[in-house]
Amino acid sequence: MSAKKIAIIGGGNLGSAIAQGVLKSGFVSASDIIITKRNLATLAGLQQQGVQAETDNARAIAAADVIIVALKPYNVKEVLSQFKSAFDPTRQMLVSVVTGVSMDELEQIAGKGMPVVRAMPNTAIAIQESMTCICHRNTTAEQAVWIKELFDQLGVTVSIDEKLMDAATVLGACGIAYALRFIRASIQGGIEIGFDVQTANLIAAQTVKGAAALLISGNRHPEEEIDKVTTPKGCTIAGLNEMEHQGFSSSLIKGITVSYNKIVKG
Ligand SMILES: NC(=O)C1=CN([C@@H]2O[C@H](COP(=O)(O)OP(=O)(O)OC[C@H]3O[C@@H](n4cnc5c(N)ncnc54)[C@H](O)[C@@H]3O)[C@@H](O)[C@H]2O)C=CC1
Ligand SMILES: O=C(O)[C@@H]1CCC=N1
Repeated sequence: MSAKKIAIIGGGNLGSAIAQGVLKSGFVSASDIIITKRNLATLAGLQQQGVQAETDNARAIAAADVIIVALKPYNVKEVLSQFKSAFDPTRQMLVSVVTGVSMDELEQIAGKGMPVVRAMPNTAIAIQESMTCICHRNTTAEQAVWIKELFDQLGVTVSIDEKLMDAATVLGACGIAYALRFIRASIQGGIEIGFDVQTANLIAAQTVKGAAALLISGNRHPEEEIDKVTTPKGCTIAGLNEMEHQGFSSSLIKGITVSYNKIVKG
């Protein structure tokens, strides 16, 4: 596969995390990554590793084969429309990780026929542990393989229909925050029953990692693994049932649907 230069437009939380992950993966060398932001102060760490930081989006776009847009949703049209004539559909692809901006809209912004990709990663991309959902249009076979390979280097990828992209945002991207809130609550409980915060943090985080690994390695449904933990008349089922009485599953399901409706209905 040919080497490609990447421009990341919008070096905020996710844009920087993508740059960090790409650097760690070695899939693209530091000198082939440009990241843009209006104020470059927070990009010093990436610059020290050889990434080029820029305030000039036009220069970054012109130099790139792959343009990854990581701007806030309300900024995308305004910022990218200024560079409409700079996009070259014969050699570039536009990859958006932006919530709620469709491939139709991206094509309108970048010009009809522009190869466009929507990717929905999460912040674990910084450590090559993202869950990334992808869909694309107008891409060449080589571009489609390249972009999947890039995200495969940065975690796990799945190809989805665009109509599921908002759902992917909630389950995969927001999901990091939801999982961390579960861990935070476990830490608070752990402190109440005797652990110091560092030990509670380690136990809660490693336990969640182990639970996730059981599902992923065995391709199992959670309840199969839960059944192995719940001793009859034991403490696990007593705790689980109390959590359900207090609305544990229901609160998560409701939170996920409210989050989804926030994207879909605004
Ligand atoms: N943070 C997350 O976990 C995830 C975010 N997303 C999506 O990624 C996008 C970015 O999200 P965050 O990184 O959290 O937001 P952010 O606000 O941290 O990053 C956006 C960055 O764009 C920069 N920016 C604004 N105008 C610019 C311009 N004209 N040129 C260059 N840079 C400019 C801002 O200074 C900021 O650093 C959003 O659309 C969000 O929906 C998607 C999945 C996960
Ligand atoms: O909260 C948000 O809107 C963005 C989208 C997914 C993660 N953060």
